[in-house]
Amino acid sequence: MQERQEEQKRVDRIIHEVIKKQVAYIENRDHVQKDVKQLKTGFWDDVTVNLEEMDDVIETFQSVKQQAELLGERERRMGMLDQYVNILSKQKDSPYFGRIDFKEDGEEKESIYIGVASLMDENDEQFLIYDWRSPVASMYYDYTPGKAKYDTPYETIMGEMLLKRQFIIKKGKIEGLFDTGLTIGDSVLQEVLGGHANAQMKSIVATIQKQQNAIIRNVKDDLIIVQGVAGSGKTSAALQRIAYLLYHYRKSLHAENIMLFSPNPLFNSYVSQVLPELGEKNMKQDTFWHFIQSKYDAKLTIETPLDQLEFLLQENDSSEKRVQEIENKSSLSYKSSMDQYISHLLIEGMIFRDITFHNEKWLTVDEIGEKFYSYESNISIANRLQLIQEWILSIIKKKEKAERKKAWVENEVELLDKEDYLQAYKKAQQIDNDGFMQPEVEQAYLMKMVVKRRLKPLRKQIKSFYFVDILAMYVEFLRTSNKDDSGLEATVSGDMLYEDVVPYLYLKQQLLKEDGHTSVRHIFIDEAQDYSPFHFAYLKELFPHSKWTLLGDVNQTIHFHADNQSVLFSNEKATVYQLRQSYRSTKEITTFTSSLLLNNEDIIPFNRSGEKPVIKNVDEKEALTILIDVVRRSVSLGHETIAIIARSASQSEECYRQLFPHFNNVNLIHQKTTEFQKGITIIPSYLAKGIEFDAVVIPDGEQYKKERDRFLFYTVCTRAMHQLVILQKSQTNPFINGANVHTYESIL
Ligand SMILES: Nc1ncnc2c1ncn2[C@@H]1O[C@H](COP(=O)(O)OP(=O)(O)OP(=O)(O)O)[C@@H](O)[C@H]1O
Repeated sequence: MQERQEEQKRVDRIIHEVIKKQVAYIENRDHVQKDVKQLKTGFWDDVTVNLEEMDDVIETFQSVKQQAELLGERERRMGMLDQYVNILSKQKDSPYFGRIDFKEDGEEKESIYIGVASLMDENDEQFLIYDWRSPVASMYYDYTPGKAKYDTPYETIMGEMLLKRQFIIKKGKIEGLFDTGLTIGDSVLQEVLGGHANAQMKSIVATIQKQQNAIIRNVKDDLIIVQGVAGSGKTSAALQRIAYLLYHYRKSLHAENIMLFSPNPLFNSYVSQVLPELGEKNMKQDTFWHFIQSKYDAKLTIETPLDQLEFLLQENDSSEKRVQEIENKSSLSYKSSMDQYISHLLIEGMIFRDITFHNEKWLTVDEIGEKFYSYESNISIANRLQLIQEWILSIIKKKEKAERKKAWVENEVELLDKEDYLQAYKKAQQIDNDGFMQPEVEQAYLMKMVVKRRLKPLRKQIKSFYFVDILAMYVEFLRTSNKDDSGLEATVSGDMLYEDVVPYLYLKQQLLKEDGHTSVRHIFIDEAQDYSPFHFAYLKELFPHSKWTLLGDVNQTIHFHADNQSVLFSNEKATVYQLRQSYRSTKEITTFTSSLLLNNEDIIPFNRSGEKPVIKNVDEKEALTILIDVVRRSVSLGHETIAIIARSASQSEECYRQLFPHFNNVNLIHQKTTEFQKGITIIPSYLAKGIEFDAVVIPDGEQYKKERDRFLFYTVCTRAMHQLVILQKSQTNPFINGANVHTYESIL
């Protein structure tokens, strides 16, 4: 009791300090804001503008530059002060979550309080709170009382940890205080994991586990691969790692230099609050699909990855055949044949497009090809294409002059509007100093204008290498390598299948060598098991200067491709972390879901109890009534996020139609949905990736039949934190039939 009172007194004192700082910062911020306002309104008053002589122009330029720099500096400062004020508001509510007493060898004991951000005393001399990312704080995650050490940039500090204490502080009051012995953080972790799932992911800084800490703080490796079981905190580790990197490299690394690839738009928003909660800006975030779409320029419609999945979920002869084609096209051997094809193009086979203007061929495919192969063979394709581009532009320039004299130009001049005539008139006046109108000058100007305008799109095309027919070359490659192929069939008839998109883009990238994303220095790929080796090869081409953190679980692979993570980056040195402890679900759920897998010895359930998963056999007629009952019961148990996860989009839509009249808070999620709320959510299996719910109901257990459904079924079952119910209309689900019967309750 007395300890607790002492600690509460300290909390009160710290909050007092926080408030003082906050008042000062707000005042300071208001001053800077005023400055910014003044600088903006008076911008031109403080700049000397004189454009008469060259010297004056330079001076004016300098003056504008200075003023703009001053404004930029103030705005940055205001942004920083905003960030501090924001952090202080959080500290006012909950200043810290941990304390360790550490006695460095040969030194006095020191109490170190650890929170989301650091706080100094009023003289800026002593740390009242240490940032969780500071070197000394790492001991909090790595050790229990006893011998302990930590690394600073210069040395390793050895000593003894005498106390490790966890706090739960809310609204300035200590609600829980636990001294940790051998079991690290179990009580707080129990409490956190026992709570409700949220529509947005939360930070885990107060309870990061030792293995996760190693991932978060690894700054020595260029490639980290995290293979972690469902719910082991891969996404959490990734996000706290981003916060850590931003702290560790705060002078040189900014949020814009970090990119996270996530599985779908819903996931983007699901994780979007974690970094702001930690006082950091969000990294760049994109889905792989959206990212490749932005690179895609061929004029074919493309199939989305989810449409591809839906097609495969139909399970018929053509989907069987397609699975094989997809496997082929995502493999590294496919990439090798593509590389061979590309090296062959150095000698022959490049396909170009004619350069046509007004139905007249200015350059033919053959002429461009001849020029291309007239360059030395040791010049790369990309460099030759650059030279060809310049050559074509110079030809256009020559042709442009001749074009001005043509009859169509005169006709178009007549159609020009008033503004253009006015412009030509002014131009003519400038040229003729006497102010005497010169109709010829004016006419010549107008004709020049018409041709230039007409040529603009052509020039733009040339600048973006439109004269290189990459699509035709891709088709040629498909023809020679996969004669009987649905991708070839589709591409020729105007649609590109998803499995062809990345090989096509890879070809484009290798030929044109367009600039990579050099500013991105760290890439995080969540759900990495769904990326094929070919996808990685492509990404590595595009992000040449980046370090990589790949997070995945082979047991949750839902996209079809050839190899799994073990071959990713196979020729590079990587540190691989295996996370075996699952945190998300109750012990009962994890024990059941593990038994759905063939290879499950890697999964350690977290010791938190709940009811066993329930499997109900229902007949067609009563299925809806039972589903409604199950959902009602889940609501009455107090679950706040309840997901009904159907196998496909069409099944979720059907489910929605049926349930909508019975519940007033049911939402349907589809491919483009970017947010979900608390309540009842109906969602197709593959969109539930990475997300979690208090309760999961699977209304169509019998739909998972084939061996390749195993991972999808496992993925949907592992979304449940506290309750899992599976309804099935026949007992044909081989995974349930193969599961240990003691791990679930079966209701006939
Ligand atoms: N150290 C921790 N402290 C508190 N909660 C944790 C910790 N690690 C993981 N969790 C919780 O466990 C749940 C699962 O975490 P997360 O989603 O990061 O796992 P994952 O490995 O990415 O899961 P999956 O692959 O199944 O999508 C989340 O609720 C997360 O907050």
